[in-house]
Amino acid sequence: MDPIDMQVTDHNCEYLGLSRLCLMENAGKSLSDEVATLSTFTFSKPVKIVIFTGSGGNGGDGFVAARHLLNRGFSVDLCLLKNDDEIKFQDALTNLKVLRNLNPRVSRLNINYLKDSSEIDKLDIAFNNNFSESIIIDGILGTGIKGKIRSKERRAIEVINKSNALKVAIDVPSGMNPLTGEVLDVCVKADYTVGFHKVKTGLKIASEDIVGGLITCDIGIPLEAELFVGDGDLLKLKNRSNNSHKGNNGSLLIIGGSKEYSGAPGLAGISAISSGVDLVHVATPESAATPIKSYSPDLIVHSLKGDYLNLNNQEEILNLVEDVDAVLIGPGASQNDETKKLFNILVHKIKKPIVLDADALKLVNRKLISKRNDIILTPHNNEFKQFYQDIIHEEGLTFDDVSMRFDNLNYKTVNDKLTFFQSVTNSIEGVTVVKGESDFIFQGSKVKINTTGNPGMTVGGTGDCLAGLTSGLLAQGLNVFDSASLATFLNGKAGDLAMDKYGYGFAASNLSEFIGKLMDGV
Ligand SMILES: NC(=O)C1=CN([C@@H]2O[C@H](COP(=O)(O)OP(=O)(O)OC[C@H]3O[C@@H](n4cnc5c(N)ncnc54)[C@H](O)[C@@H]3O)[C@@H](O)[C@H]2O)[C@H](O)CC1
Ligand SMILES: [K+]
Repeated sequence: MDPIDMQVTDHNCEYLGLSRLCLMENAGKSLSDEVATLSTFTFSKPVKIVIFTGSGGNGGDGFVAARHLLNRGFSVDLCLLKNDDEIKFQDALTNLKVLRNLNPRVSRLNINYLKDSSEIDKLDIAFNNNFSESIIIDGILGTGIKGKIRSKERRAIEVINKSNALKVAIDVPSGMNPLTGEVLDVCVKADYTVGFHKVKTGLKIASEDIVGGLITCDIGIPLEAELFVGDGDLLKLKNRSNNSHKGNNGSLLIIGGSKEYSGAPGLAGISAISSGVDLVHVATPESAATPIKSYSPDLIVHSLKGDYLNLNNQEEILNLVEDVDAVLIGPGASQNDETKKLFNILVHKIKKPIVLDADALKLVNRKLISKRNDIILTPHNNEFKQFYQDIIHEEGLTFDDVSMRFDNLNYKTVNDKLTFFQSVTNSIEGVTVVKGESDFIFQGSKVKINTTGNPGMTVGGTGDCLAGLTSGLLAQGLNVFDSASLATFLNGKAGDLAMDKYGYGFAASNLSEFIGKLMDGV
């Protein structure tokens, strides 16, 4: 599992009501169980445990383990590289404070704050004298490591490596990149690494010299925490750089609108802006251009000849595509033969990430896009059935099988439904978002479920908002699967906030006012 996915899952546990303090407790307890077992197998008599801790969650696991190991009768020396003020991870600090509160202390616990490298040098001497009958637990750095190892941490790692104690790393040996397994500078050479939930990607690649024996412990994260989209998925969005320029945070082209429909591309455009994209262009027939311009001064509207998008607009549209990062095709386009021809040529010629929504789903030929892994489709149930009708028949499925009603279904039927949908959506390499009471996001073997939203969202235009958000995130560089997943979450959550403020009378145009704040969520 990638460390970023692990962080997302941690946050999403919190969103489901499972606190990280609780996960840390489970992690520290499992670690203590493993250390006790290793101790029994490796040594003939009780040994001393020395735990090095840093300022993050990794150290927090160490504090919890200390408490459990004391209860098992071990004598524990805590070596803190950071004092209480420097520990920014609240749950870690909470667990350290529990240990500090054991005063006067009857258990065999020593808490040593290693102020500077000279204090670590003193430990070096102690370790050289008599540490073969000890276990050192490394809780200095885990998945939160960034950049070059700072000098104090570096020195501690060197001292740990020099000692002849049995070394157990928490989650990842400190110094190793948990994603790539690379070691830029120094790294704890562990005899065992005790990881949590799932093996971090880097540990599978790194040399055994560093990782030692790999033990993975379950810490009670439910399957759904990985499956459901939550505000943790916002972590995947790169932070905006302080010195970024206009356009650095993405630009989007929306191709849509017609004589009858000008609201749809407008709503999609405003939603895209609320997701943080810098520039949104709208290419639309002249009959829709003026209403869209007057709807919002934030959109750059390009007026194209005709009442409907048509083949004569092709060159102008392709020129506009050159300057953007992603393209949304479909909102408000209406259905006619000329628009159909244009859309099928565009999906063939545009080599940038594309979102297909609304009328585009009825006009574009599935076979033309089946090999593209940079495309997102956002159908509701009926559009889904129409777009995939030949596959549904080929698979011997019925429309009922792919009907997204999940009420009163048990886990078996839910799993069967997901399998049906997967077998159909697997016929394309891109992402399919099936919108409904819950939204389902499929790409190959990957599935995500979004549970935000409410019945008020059946009001016209919320689908356009979703398409705008999805393409806005795509334009900011998020991959297709993550863009689609996060957009469903944000759109539904904005609907829930709109419902709180306006009741069932909210309109699609109310959603965008909530998105900006939601994006600050983690
Ligand atoms: N679901 C789980 O797997 C759980 C894992 N837990 C543990 O939490 C850590 C991740 O915690 P986090 O606070 O994000 O990161 P770290 O502990 O690695 O510490 C970050 C900390 O370290 C400082 N730092 C970063 N880079 C450097 C550097 N190059 N040199 C020196 N110091 C550095 C930074 O300033 C931060 O303060 C995970 O590995 C698990 O062990 C939880 O217990 C919950 C469940
Ligand atoms: K570690």
